[in-house]
Amino acid sequence: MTIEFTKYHGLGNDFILIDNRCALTPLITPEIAIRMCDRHFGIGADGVIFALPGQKGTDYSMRIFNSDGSEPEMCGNGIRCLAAFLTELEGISRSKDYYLIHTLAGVIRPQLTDDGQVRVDMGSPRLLAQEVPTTLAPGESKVINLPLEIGNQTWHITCVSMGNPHCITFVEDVASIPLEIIGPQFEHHPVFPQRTNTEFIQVVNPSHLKMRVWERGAGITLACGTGACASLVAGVLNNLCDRMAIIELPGGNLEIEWAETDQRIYMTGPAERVFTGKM
Ligand SMILES: N[C@@H](CCC[C@H](N)C(=O)O)C(=O)O
Repeated sequence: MTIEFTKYHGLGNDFILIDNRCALTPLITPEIAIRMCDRHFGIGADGVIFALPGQKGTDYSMRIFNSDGSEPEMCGNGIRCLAAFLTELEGISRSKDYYLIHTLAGVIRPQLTDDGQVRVDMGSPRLLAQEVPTTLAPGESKVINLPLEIGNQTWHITCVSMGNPHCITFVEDVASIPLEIIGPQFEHHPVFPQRTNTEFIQVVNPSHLKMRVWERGAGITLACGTGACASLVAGVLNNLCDRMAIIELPGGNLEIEWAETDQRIYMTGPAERVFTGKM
């Protein structure tokens, strides 16, 4: 079987995009996705994203497999890449500058901006413990700045769902965090029944946060869009940042806003095509 693909990245968070508009079922299995994502024996990527037909009045659907083959509900950098990929697939027949995308986290709306970036209406954050999900607090309450013991240390964490689970902790210096050791301990901690993404945040000033991330199912990545959104929400909930801020990631910057008017999150950042191929 031959699969055609296009490689994209959003701030170094890289994905293999597959034109799956012919069917609602992904053309490849999670096992093949693992092999494609392998950086030594495959193409190399943090995940595989499928552009599927729309459902329930949407233009298209998105599904994604992480590099470990698990399926997350949403991917922020990935949906910007998907919007750019769809523009490429539609070519001159493209009729509008935004798409309504059906995801496992609900309908998400990426819009292409005049300066070549993609601005995404990411929907509203979910804050109840049962929505994240985490068992660190009773289901109907929020997890804001609660202590959690990991690696002989007490971390104060805030939990936010952007459709997928995030655990955020504020630190003095992100560069000093041993991500490859501590990240897996957060991801697999029993208080996170569906595992978790973990963001370590240094507040440079109220409109500038520095972030490093350990992603569920992918490990250390250069950027995480849903993680940047969740981190801004956590910063606001802890009175550490403004409702609009630049999130500085190892791969570059994202602009995130938690709008006062509609309580929705807006993320703006790039999506870059790398190459195309057949496997
Ligand atoms: N990198 C993504 C998030 C991808 C999914 C994540 N690993 C999960 O399992 O939830 C982003 O940009 O949001």
